[in-house]
Amino acid sequence: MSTLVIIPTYNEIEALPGTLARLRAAVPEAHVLIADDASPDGTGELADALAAQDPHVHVLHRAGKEGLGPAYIAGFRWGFEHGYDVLVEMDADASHRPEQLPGLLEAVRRGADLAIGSRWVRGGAVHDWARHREVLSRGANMYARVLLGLGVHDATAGFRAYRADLLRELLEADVASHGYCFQVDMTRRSREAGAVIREVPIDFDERREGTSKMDSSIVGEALLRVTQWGVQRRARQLSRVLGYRGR
Ligand SMILES: Nc1nc2c(ncn2[C@@H]2O[C@H](COP(=O)(O)OP(=O)(O)O[C@H]3O[C@H](CO)[C@@H](O)[C@H](O)[C@@H]3O)[C@@H](O)[C@H]2O)c(=O)[nH]1
Repeated sequence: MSTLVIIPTYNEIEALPGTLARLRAAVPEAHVLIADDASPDGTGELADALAAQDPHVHVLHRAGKEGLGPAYIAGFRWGFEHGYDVLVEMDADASHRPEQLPGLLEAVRRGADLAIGSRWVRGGAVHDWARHREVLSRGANMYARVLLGLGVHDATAGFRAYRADLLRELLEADVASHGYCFQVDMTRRSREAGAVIREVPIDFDERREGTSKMDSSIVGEALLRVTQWGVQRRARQLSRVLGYRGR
């Protein structure tokens, strides 16, 4: 399975080299695509320098900061063009341990269309994460699970391996989520497409370098969109029930 690990970056100049070195050591056969949104701190230039030293590393320069969703979609399309079988999402800040990527790839090898590195299943854990982030993540996941019936414990997780065929199918539609709700959106679309989804327990470490890009607009977008998708789902369920009764 040819694998491309996509790392979206925005101002990750301190964290990127260490994460990349760990990733290359943990999964040497995988290729890496750094999708940088014109980071003002020079992450894009650093990525070019790292790519010049290593033929497994590639860089996608984007015009400006558009959020996680558009960066990943551009990375996926690059992956399609270059013929990879499996496309992986991973943060630049080593919150996701590259050493745990083989576990996700193994789940895909065994038949999963989407393997999610999950903090909130048995065996998963977060380390040194601020209490408010943990509460927010658990709360958001509970809200999404109840409203959307995803059957997934960590729908906001950003460490994932997708079979490229599934992504190709999902991206035939217009996926407009910008912030972290992109992860929930893709989980929801995968479920609706009948994909085999497996959650693999992971350890999530608080970043040691740089800062989180989360802000109130990201939380607001997630709350609004998840609520909208929940209402749409209930409306679809109701119209199915009424349709049966009308027969
Ligand atoms: N290209 C690009 N990259 C971005 C942007 N915003 C964030 N990123 C990159 O996306 C990754 C995740 O951002 P963080 O700022 O590190 O996120 P967090 O708050 O620690 O992340 C939590 O939520 C994310 C969304 O679900 C999860 O992906 C992550 O695993 C974690 O749970 C990092 O590599 C960051 O540089 C953007 O607008 N453009």
